[in-house]
Amino acid sequence: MEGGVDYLADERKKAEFDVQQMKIVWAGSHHTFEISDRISKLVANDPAFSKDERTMLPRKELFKNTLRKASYAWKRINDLHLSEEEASQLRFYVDEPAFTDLHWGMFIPAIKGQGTDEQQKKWLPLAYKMQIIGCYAQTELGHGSNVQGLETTATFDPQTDEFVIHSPTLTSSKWWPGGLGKVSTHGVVYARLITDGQEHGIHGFIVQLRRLEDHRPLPGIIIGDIGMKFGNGAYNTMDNGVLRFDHVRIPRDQMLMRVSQVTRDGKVVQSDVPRQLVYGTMVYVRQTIVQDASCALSRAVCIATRYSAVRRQFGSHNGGPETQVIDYKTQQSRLFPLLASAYAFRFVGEWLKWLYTDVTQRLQANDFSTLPEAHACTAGLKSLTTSVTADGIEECRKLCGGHGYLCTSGLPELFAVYVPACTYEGDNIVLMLQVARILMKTVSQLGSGKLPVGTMAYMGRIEHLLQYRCNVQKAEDWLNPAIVLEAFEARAARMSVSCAKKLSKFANPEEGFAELSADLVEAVVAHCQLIVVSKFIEKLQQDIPGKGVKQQLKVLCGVYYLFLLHKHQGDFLATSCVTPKQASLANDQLRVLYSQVRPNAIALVDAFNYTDHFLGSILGRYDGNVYPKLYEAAWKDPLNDSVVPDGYHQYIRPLLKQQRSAKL
Ligand SMILES: CCCCCCCC/C=C\CCCCCCCCCCCCC/C=C/C(=O)SCCNC(=O)CCNC(=O)[C@H](O)C(C)(C)COP(=O)(O)OP(=O)(O)OC[C@H]1O[C@@H](n2cnc3c(N)ncnc32)[C@H](O)[C@@H]1OP(=O)(O)O
Ligand SMILES: Cc1cc2nc3c(=O)[nH]c(=O)nc-3n(C[C@H](O)[C@H](O)[C@H](O)COP(=O)(O)OP(=O)(O)OC[C@H]3O[C@@H](n4cnc5c(N)ncnc54)[C@H](O)[C@@H]3O)c2cc1C
Repeated sequence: MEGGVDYLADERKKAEFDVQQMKIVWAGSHHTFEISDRISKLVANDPAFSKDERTMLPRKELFKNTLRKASYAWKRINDLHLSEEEASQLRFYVDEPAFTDLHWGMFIPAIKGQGTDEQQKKWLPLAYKMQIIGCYAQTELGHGSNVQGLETTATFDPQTDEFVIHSPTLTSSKWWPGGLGKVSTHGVVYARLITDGQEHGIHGFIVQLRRLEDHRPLPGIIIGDIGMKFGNGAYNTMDNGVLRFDHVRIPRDQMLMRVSQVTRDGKVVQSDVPRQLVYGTMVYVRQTIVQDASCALSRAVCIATRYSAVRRQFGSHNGGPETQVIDYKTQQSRLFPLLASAYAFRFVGEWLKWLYTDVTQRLQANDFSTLPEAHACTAGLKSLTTSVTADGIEECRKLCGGHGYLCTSGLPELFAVYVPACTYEGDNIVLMLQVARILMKTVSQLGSGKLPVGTMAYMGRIEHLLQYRCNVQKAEDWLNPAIVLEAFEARAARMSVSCAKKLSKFANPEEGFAELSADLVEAVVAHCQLIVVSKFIEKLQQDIPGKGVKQQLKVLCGVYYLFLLHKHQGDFLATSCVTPKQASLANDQLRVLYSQVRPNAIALVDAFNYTDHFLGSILGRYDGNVYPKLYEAAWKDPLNDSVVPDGYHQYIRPLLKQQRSAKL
């Protein structure tokens, strides 16, 4: 803090709850708080992890700088004997996408999830020590969403006991895999398995791409980076790559064989593991993306909230100070729902992590019964949370007015680095349509005696939900969680049933599904919002210590669901789940809750416990010392290195001269 002055001190004094306890709730436990707090400071205090110049560096320098940071980070992890949890926190606070994400986040999980015990024994020790570096090479130039449409082939050659990996067309070139372009020595490559002239679907293969001696591509392999991506800095620290194979041979035991095996004589043997396990790594990463959404959104909200308390505009009386923009009701109605969403996503992310761990344990015991639930929840929540977060970051930029557009606000880079989350690991619409299929299947099975389970269990009470009438009579009734849950359940159930009824009128269900897909996506949004609301409410049923902490969370939960109810009141009214009067009462209650958030707003973002290094934003500085720092930063821009710019003599002077002679 500069000179020890805290320009937000008065705001912090207004807090009505124990901020330290809220930090622990946000982190998940004392243990995770301690690790996160210690590692964030370790990163912030190490100049090797500085991010100051990132948005101004040319690509080559930017990339080399990322290599330097990754290599240094790996050294620190080893020197300090950091645990996996600590190393992953270090990666989070270093805050720079790198090839290491794909190595640890997809290559290793793919081998763990789809490799046999022997394959794991062979490859994982090498990968854990980073003696090999891997990527996840699935997407191609021609196909990303449609995994079954991939064109790369892996043809078994029984003569040599090898697979021949080949890119038969331009569109079969692998395109996008992170870490592939310049770093990875190996990849899990997804290809169409062919034995004895017959196709057997898409499988993963471990393929060496570069020589370990000098990093040159192996014979038959063409490999490179796909070029600059959106924004300065941002995801350009990553070497997303292109890869082509010309009849590259790999040993048979490099096909990941947990799901299916190819025998020495080329027979394909299916194990009792469902084929969808080939998609298991994506399910794992989708789950981590939901957790990450709360981090990205909270970061943007922290910047916008602090700046909104610093910024004053209009409303001065008798020479007194102008109004803090955070006091404008319009600012609150845009900012506080995002603050509430950040908390909501935190808790649903925590729950999803639990669900994923549970499913993984079951899979190890060959119990595949909860796989559809894991797929539906990860796909739906990944789509919902990343869409809201990407839009939310942009809204936070607007909430910061003109200064939000400066790179030093941290928001442009945060947006640019975050927004591809709506596309990678499954385009959000494509994933929502997966959930839609599961919802329609659930509705069609109602009445068959098969009870829906997990997050679809509410559909089991369909008769009741179709009869339901909301009995809210006054605004405060909307604070009753049971009433809220039923309203959200009834809305989701009725939207699904309405789609199912329309679907049943089509002779060809696939045609119907395509025709109704936009309505189906709306039903999925309703279903996913219900999950988030219900997990927030469940969280409040836990014992939450600390003065005022639970009360603040109740207020935020109310803001979250009442904002959704207000925003989607068209759905609630059209399905007759609420009356116009009840919708209006919900909005009245929402305004009351906004005024309850207001005094606590700064403390609620302090509870994220983000260092100034991590935030990377002058507008979001902890001490609120915005103006002098913005002024100082402007002079550091390379354009200000000289008073008269390069190019003056070549372009400006002749222009000015020409105007002068025209006047004369
Ligand atoms: C500089 C600093 C460095 C610091 C270094 C420090 C060191 C590091 C130390 C530690 C660090 C740790 C760091 C970890 C970081 C981790 C971060 C990870 C970051 C990741 C970054 C992401 C990058 C992006 C990667 C990608 O994008 S990979 C490619 C993703 N691609 C997709 O998602 C494709 C989407 N398409 C599909 O998933 C499918 O094609 C489909 C849409 C699902 C359709 O598939 P199809 O086979 O056609 O199926 P259907 O016919 O529709 O369905 C049949 C059936 O299957 C069910 N189904 C479908 N999918 C699944 C599934 N996944 N699971 C289960 N079931 C599934 C479906 O419901 C149907 O069921 P029914 O038959 O019952 O109806
Ligand atoms: C930054 C980044 C990193 C990535 N990293 C990796 C990686 O490490 N490894 C890897 O393998 N891949 C990676 N990818 C690729 C990524 O997974 C794909 O881009 C993603 O799955 C979307 O597929 P697509 O590009 O084919 O989109 P498309 O499917 O072509 O989408 C284009 C449009 O068509 C719509 N659409 C498509 N199908 C349907 C449908 N059935 N119904 C309705 N609408 C539809 C989509 O909604 C979208 O609007 C990365 C991508 C990005 C941007």
